[in-house]
Amino acid sequence: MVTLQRKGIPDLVTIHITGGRIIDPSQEIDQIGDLWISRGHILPAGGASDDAEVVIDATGLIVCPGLIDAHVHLREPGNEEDETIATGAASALAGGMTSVACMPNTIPALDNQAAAEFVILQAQRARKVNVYPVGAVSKGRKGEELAELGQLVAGGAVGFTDDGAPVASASLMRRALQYAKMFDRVIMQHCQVPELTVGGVMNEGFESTRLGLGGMPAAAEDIMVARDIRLAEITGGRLHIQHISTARSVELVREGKRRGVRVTAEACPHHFTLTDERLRTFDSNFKMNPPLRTWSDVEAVIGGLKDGTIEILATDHAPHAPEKKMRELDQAPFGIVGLETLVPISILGLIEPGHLTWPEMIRKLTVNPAQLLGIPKGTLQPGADADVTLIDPEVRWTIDPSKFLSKSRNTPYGGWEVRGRAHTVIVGGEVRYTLGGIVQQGSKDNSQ
Ligand SMILES: NC(=O)N[C@@H](CC(=O)O)C(=O)O
Ligand SMILES: [Zn+2]
Ligand SMILES: [Zn+2]
Repeated sequence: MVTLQRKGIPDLVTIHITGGRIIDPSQEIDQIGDLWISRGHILPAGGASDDAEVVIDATGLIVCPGLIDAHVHLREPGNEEDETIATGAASALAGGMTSVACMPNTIPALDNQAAAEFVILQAQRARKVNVYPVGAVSKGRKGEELAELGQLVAGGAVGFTDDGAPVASASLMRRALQYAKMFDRVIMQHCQVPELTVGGVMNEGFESTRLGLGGMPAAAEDIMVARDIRLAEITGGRLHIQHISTARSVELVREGKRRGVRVTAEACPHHFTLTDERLRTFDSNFKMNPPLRTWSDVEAVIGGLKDGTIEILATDHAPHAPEKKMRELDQAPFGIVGLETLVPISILGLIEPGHLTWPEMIRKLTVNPAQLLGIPKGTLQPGADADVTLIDPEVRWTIDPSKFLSKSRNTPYGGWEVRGRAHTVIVGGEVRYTLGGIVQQGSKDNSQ
């Protein structure tokens, strides 16, 4: 329960969160205790001398650094019918995120300083979560010429990718890794050899043959992962493998790390909870890129999450309006929404079967993505920005896409009965979400 002690409070109040299980992997903390916030920052243990304006009873809840999703698509500008920065940020907030990094496959592409600044401005206007733009590697994401990486950094870009498409050219990728290294920024790659996936709608294998659908072989991913790890090795640049989905890719990242290559990887919930057998329904909500793979791939992704080969959980939130996504399987766009199902599906796929502990999972959603993006987030250290997520780990609910705050409803998890959900989300010291609704700015009654 969130209790307001005083009326007419300013936005940046003192907040006292009592009796929660505080999990902060950045400080190796996992203990029952209190957390104090004042004027937008975390206070040292012991808190404030005055009474707090807001007291939140967190008994039975997990209190952790605000979750960070390093891979979302917000569609603005160009496809505002699918999502906008404001609706995507609202969806992120409802999912427990306080920061997201958005991909550059907008129209036009996010490949210049003004485009990066526009994203940050729209996010500030929306006042939901922090949105960090990821710039394009190549001009117009065409894979030909390097974008103005330095100007993108000046505009606030935290990394680079041509996501939606791979950087196919090895020489362009090599130069991108070299150049981004000068800014200590990461190149995030959608690993796929494009020639091997032409006409594909799902994983190539037994199921695609049986269904008579065009396949995308695992090797298309593996080959690109191998190439890029080698390019990261010879350049000393930072490489991040986005939405890793194959057993061989996980093994390649593991080997690369062993050799000291600066490579990181992320996994998305659908790649550790679903397989290509789901396509038997011909439901386009099981169509995404990279595609759902086989059980042995799912097991390998889980193995990579367990041993730290994959240090980040991300959604690849890819909203598409119903009129586009509801077309026949081969016509429908790739991608699914994920922000509002990340927490429960990760609990289902990782915590409940005992693959990860809560601190291990929260590490992959806080301090690790913060390090990847080079942002001062993901920690509850005194003085840090007060971005805090309270998770109710036990609440049972049924996923209902019609209730999503995202503009789109393209989820494969509709109707699933799940456990766990964001309860209260604090961004920059403001309570912006409590279970049941966005807290309206200036309307304090809603936060009760
Ligand atoms: N993942 C997807 O299936 N789709 C993403 C693009 C991408 O992440 O490659 C999209 O922008 O729709
Ligand atoms: Zn991608
Ligand atoms: Zn993506």
